[in-house]
Amino acid sequence: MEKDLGPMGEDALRGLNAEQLEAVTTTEGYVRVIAGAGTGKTRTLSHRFAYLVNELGIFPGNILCVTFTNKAANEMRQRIHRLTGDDDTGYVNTFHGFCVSVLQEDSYAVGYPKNFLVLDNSDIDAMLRIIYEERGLSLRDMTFSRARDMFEMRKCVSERDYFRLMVGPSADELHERYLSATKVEDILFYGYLYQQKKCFGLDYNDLIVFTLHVFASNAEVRGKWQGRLEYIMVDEFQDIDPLQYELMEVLQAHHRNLFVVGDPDQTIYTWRGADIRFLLEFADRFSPCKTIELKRNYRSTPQIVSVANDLISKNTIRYRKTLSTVTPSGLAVRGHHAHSSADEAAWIAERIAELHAGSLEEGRNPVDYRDITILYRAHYVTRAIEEALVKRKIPYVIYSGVQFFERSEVKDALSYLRVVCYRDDLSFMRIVNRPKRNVGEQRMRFLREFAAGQRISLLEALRRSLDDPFFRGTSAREFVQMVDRYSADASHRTVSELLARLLDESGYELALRTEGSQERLDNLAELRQSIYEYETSCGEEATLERYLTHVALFSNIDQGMERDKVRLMTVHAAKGLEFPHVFVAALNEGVFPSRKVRSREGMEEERRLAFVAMTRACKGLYLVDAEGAAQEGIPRYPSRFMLDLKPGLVEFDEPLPDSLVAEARDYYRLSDSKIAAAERLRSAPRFKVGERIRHRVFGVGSVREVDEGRRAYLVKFDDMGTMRTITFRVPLERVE
Ligand SMILES: Nc1ncnc2c1ncn2[C@@H]1O[C@H](COP(=O)(O)OP(=O)(O)OP(=O)(O)O)[C@@H](O)[C@H]1O
Repeated sequence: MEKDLGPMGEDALRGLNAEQLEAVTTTEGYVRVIAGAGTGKTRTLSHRFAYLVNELGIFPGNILCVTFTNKAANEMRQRIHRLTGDDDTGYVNTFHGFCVSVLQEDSYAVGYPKNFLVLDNSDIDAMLRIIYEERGLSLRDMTFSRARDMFEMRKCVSERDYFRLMVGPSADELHERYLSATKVEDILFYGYLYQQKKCFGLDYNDLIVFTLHVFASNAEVRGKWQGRLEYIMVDEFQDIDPLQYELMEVLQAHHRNLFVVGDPDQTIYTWRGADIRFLLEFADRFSPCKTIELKRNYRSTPQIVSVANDLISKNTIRYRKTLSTVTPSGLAVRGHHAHSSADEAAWIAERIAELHAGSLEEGRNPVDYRDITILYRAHYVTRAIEEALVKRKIPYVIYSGVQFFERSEVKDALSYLRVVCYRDDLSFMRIVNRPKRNVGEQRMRFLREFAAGQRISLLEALRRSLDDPFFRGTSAREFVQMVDRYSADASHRTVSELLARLLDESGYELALRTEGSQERLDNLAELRQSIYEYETSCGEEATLERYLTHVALFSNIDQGMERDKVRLMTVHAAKGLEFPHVFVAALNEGVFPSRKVRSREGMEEERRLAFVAMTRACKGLYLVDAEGAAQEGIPRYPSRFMLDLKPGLVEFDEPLPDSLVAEARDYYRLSDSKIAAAERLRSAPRFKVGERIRHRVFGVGSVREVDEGRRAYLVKFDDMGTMRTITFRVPLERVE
């Protein structure tokens, strides 16, 4: 998986093709490299660094090389260290990491101490908890994740001068604003700034905003950094956001040596503010600019490149380019349509076993597990796959995520079932206060002592304490009653029904909803689906006890220390990496593309994400989807990213039935028209009062009123006696 960073021995120019060479040696001025997937972007960047240092004699400390992740920065740093043999690897860092360097050196310029704390999400949540408590707010007023998003919006967009309140000498003004605020948003925002100020904590947004502020308010400091950074290089430029862009503009202003590399087809972070136009319009903003295109893909077989090219050609907002290949012809890209998620997972596991045994690949060389990766759009997809891998004893590891049965919400849900079945202490402790029932640490201590003294279970101890005044003000009674009720009749219910009722009555699911944790809710829905599948496959035998024993096998997987493992990760986590064999799982409408897509741009971003997924593969690419019901109960169709590919590019195990293809296409049309309708509903009104329009059924009429609040027109149709209110959602035509 480690990407090639290039042989950077004595000769920084060896092993480069003509375009890469040009990119490496064009060191002066503005250079934009539009680099297709697998065309050697990383190689070019690292060679350029080597060329500047080894051949031109530039000090590493005078070069800023910005990477997208800390991991990429570390890899690059190690290379440079090996190359120069020097500990000075310059500024090879993410934008945030670089800002920490600037602030550690110069934050005094704005009166901020050097020993500031960098806050992560859990620190922010801890501060939020204090504020909610102090001001008597609850998650119903606003969830933590919404609050964090709101802070980001205010800091980066609507209230950019907020930092003035934070850099001043005293915290009094902030405290005053916090105390006098009445709107929830203001209470949280000023409360958070006040908390930050008290501990000199800076979050990710502050790092860039503060650095920009240091530069804007102190010409000497600005000049020092601008002078120091003789060469600036930015990787993954397609995902740069507006603040990072602004910072880069300031930094390059003295030497004007700015080199950016990116692939507009791989922009996958617009939801976090990335803007594809920064790369597309770079040459207009930074002129004169030399644009170099890298189009020769060294990574993948022609079969994989053809699929990727065909997929991405369906996007309309793009810089048109077609990848060519260097690698010899290889395996066909394989497609498989499974009848259920379990079949899909079994198919994947079987192919992996074949690859590992050396019976699938041409040449029949056994493939190490570590050379195989399964990619997916959403975390919950791993559940079925993990089960199939465990069954076949294939070792695996989940990157940037937790194994399905280890996820806290899944463990909680299973603990509810366990407590009903076994009344055990472990499960009891896990859920008695989830959601909050006011049975906190002190009451638990009491229960533990009581239970130990009487040699009874914690549940029993609680039952006997219900009338104790110590438990007044808690919801302990409801909890015990619920457990008793379901324990008594567990055998009359299916496990899936039992779980649904427990999650509902306990208030657990509602708590997740108010927190706004969609991913957790998705995982619970997936757990229910898996129980349902278990029940339908075992018929009458599917008792609660049997199910719990069955599921314990998956939750106690001993992964051992083995290093040769199949990797599972989301496509976002796979950005910038490459693997010999890639399975893209759950290529289904509503999963990939995600059902959350609300605009045509959103759909194009999903397609870019699919492009990123497919272009990670070097030798083998396997596209898999599964029938079944989507989470809302509607039938699941194969993804357009699979069906829209030119016939012949993917070799399907069995041809997809014509009727399925036709139904799927109808479904794409339907969801596209829903997206178009949602866009119309959100957009500014197209017609003004007095304009003439045509409605598909009501015919021609005149707009009498535009009701922006209801997103509707009041129309007097020529052939109708009374007026009609017509929503923006419906397409109307202008009549000249
Ligand atoms: N000139 C070259 N000669 C031989 N192999 C090359 C050359 N340039 C790149 N490669 C190989 O191509 C593969 C892709 O290169 P690299 O990882 O740098 O691509 P990238 O452009 O960063 O990819 P992406 O944008 O898709 O993440 C690597 O395995 C690398 O060794």
